Amino acid sequence: MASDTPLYIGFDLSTQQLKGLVVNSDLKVVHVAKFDFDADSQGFPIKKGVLNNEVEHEVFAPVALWLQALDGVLESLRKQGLDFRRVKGISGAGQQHGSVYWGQNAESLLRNLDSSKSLEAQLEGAFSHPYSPNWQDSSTQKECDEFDAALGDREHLAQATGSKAHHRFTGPQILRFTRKHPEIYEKTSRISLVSSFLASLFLGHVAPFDISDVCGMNLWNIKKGEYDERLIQLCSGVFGVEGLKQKLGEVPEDGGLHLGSVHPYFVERFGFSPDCTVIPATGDNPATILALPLLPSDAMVSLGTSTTFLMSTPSYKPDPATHFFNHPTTPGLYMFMLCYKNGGLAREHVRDAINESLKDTPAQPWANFDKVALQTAPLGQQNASDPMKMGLFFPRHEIVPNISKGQWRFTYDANTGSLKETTDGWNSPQDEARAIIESQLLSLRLRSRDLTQSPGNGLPSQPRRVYLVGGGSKNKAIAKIAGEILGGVEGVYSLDVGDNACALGAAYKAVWGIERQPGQTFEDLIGQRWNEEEFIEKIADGYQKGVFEQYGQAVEGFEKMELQVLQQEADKAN
Ligand SMILES: Nc1ncnc2c1ncn2[C@@H]1O[C@H](COP(=O)(O)OP(=O)(O)O)[C@@H](O)[C@H]1O
Ligand SMILES: O=C(CO)[C@@H](O)[C@H](O)COP(=O)(O)O
Repeated sequence: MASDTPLYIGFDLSTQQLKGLVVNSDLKVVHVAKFDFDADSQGFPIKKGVLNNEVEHEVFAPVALWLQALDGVLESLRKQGLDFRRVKGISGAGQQHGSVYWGQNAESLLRNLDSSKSLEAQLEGAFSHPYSPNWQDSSTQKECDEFDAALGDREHLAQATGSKAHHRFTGPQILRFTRKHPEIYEKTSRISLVSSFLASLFLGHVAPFDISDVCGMNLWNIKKGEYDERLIQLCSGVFGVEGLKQKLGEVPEDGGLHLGSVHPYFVERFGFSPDCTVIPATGDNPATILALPLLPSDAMVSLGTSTTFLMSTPSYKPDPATHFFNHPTTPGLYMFMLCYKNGGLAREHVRDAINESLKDTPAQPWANFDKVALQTAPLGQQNASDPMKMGLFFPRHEIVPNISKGQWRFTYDANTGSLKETTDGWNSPQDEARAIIESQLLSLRLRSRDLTQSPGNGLPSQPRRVYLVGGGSKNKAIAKIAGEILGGVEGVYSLDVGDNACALGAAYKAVWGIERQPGQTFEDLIGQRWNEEEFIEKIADGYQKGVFEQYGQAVEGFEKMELQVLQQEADKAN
């Protein structure tokens, strides 16, 4: 390909790292750079990308860490030989819900960026608060109760905003911020989401929120297409509604909007072309569904720090147990999502316990975990008459369902419907490898079953395909069990970009934003250029008669188990 053809960058500012991924107009990846927060940063006492205040259940990340990371990723792309002059568009993806609090001098510092200095060296003072509340934070129960009550109940809040109140959602977080740091709130000029923060750095002024990511705040009325006045009123606390609206800013509807050209800083320091255009950055989950032309009958499972289950759908059916967002590019479509806090890190706990019990930590740390997971029979049942083993493994307060941290193990007899909390018959930690994978996937099947349909030929309702993305998608044992539990008539697939799907989706958003014809949808443009053989790989079978139905029975026991644990926890609290 000629060396002056356009390139596009997608950034992914996630929990544990920042990635920058460069594609050409044919959607092929030409560069990837990564900055791992724990391994590559200097000067931040973080663990897994965040800091904790256990007493108040707060989880937060230093904003300056992300500046250091962006400096690092851009340098690394330069070292790889990226010709920045060819980059015509930039978009991004940010971990959802996190908020960045800009100080009074933010616009002036952003406008006057000095290309002889790093971003970290000159923007550290641009924030009224040095930390961004993280999606793993669970400090806002009081505020969540107020949000749910503001529209009557959680059903009504979900109907209006796509979700009931959640600890991590930005509205409840801002309300708590007005109470905990009133004087800082007053001095805050603008509030960004992590996604719009990223776009702001490239633009050199505070960028607007993205039409999909704004739905992760409990403030945006999805059907009305505007902030919900009652929720803005609540969220502004003792401060004025107008002040909050000003801090939040406008929300353009077009996910492919040209926000402006990159700031001269990037032209002078890295050699970007002055006409390189910034396209709105979205949330990391909305960006993930843009990594391929996803059909409404497909499901995506993102196995990152969090586990998320994603579908693109024309129907808006909000429910307090799930999330709906505006689709990041296509008006009339929505994104359905389930999000679990106990994803990758919870699996790592079991992995480490197994390695410890075997006194063996192999070079590939997942080798023992995978081996025992595959050696264990589905639901730990040696014979069909044995009770099923199932459990909940929550080293952190879970979102779905809303249960404090803990671990519970049960057996379930599908013939009698009897459920028993017991560790009898469990060989721990070995049995937990398969059990934790099953637990996470059974929860997905339970909560997505109403959105799937029968693919015909008398087959049970299930997705057409299951796509696995995120760090855990490398794991073939998880892929095999995902096919057994979730089905998927055509099988389980992974993207050849492995754990970079989110950055890839952001890069495709930039391609679409710049190269679309008037009125051309994302699905149409990307669908035309998409090369299935080259971009995806089938990694496991999907629907398998027998085991799928066995897990169908297990879903019933799983639902009962969750209800019992919820009840026990409620009784303990009273
Ligand atoms: N081979 C593997 N098997 C299972 N999980 C893995 C494997 N490799 C990486 N992971 C998990 O991937 C997670 C990171 O996923 P990634 O999508 O890169 O992160 P983020 O949530 O920050 O976007 C880690 O928590 C790790 O447990
Ligand atoms: O809270 C959510 C979604 O609601 C999380 O999915 C965050 O968006 C962080 O994602 P990862 O860092 O795990 O990709």
